[in-house]
Amino acid sequence: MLEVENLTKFYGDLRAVNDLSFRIEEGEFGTLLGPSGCGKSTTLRTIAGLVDPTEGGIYLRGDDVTGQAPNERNIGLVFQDSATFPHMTVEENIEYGLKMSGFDPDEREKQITKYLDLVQISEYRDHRPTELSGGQERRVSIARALAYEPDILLLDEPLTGLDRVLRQDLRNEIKQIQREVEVTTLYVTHDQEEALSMSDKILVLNNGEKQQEGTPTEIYDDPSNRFVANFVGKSTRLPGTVASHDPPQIDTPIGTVPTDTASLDGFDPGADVEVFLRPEDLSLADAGDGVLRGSVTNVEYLGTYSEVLIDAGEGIQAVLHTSTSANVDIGDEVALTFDPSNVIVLEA
Ligand SMILES: Nc1ncnc2c1ncn2[C@@H]1O[C@H](COP(=O)(O)OP(=O)(O)OP(=O)(O)O)[C@@H](O)[C@H]1O
Repeated sequence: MLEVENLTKFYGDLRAVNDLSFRIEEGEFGTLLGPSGCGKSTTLRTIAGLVDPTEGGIYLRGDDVTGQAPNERNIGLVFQDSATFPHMTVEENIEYGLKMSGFDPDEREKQITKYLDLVQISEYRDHRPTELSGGQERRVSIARALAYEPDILLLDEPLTGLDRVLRQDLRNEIKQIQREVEVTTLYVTHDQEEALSMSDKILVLNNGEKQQEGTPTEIYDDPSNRFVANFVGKSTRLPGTVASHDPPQIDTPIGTVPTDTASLDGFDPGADVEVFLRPEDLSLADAGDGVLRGSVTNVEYLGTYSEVLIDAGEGIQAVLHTSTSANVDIGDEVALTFDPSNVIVLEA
């Protein structure tokens, strides 16, 4: 289990992390998600002991490790450019860490075989990292980090620089490996797809501060503020004013939008809000039934679905995900409808 308590880090006058607290349970896969510069790496490096916190504490399995050197913390680290030693074979790369951690030769052999097998690179055991593909080299880094059975695995953008298909394959594999080994994991990424697909828990950060903490579904379906709603997933965004609670509806520049009572909780009539509609919650409607209307400006075929952009007027762009068989072309006038219970309403 990892606990980060009231962590603050200043670099000179710059506050990179501000009073951040969170907890990753034993065996849980947690992710720090946020844009470049939001303090993700600083947080991870503080946990690893590579950066001293200005304030706050780090606890691993209940022990206060805040003042400990990196090698005193039982941590497995994988960085985006995780350097394997080029003059050593794959086996020697993994053995090095095991030796440093005091494993005897028999145990080392056992661990090397087990973890090379787990990351599926046993056949490259005697190769040097320079003879491996980018993906294989990442696997070596992961095997090396896991082989001495750390209390926590820390991964900082480990898939950076790999092509899209390989990234997708590896993110599934990392998740599978993590589940199998049941190692407590903290993963750092700016990629929302990675975060949503891999994590048990996501912490969204911005400007060094926690914006929301929750399961992928909570973060996506129930974002707690506009930053999270914008950063995670695509949406049609409408500025608006709460028109009434009964019936629950919001006035927007392109018409009145129906919602449900729960989404207006905490907002008085007249309150300024922003409405978010997820692309998969919108559907094409007959002209008379549409709540939103506009002309199609782009249709992007994405294999299993198409992403359609619609100019809804007043500077509003609607985003719709629809079946690839839907008959929609650039220039078409379309009408859109949605289930009012799917409308996300956030403070403006
Ligand atoms: N060693 C350092 N000295 C001074 N400023 C730093 C240092 N490391 C990071 N920063 C600054 O602290 C802020 C947070 O950086 P950090 O690397 O933690 O963010 P990040 O979310 O991991 O970003 P990225 O995804 O780009 O790595 C940034 O403004 C960065 O410029």
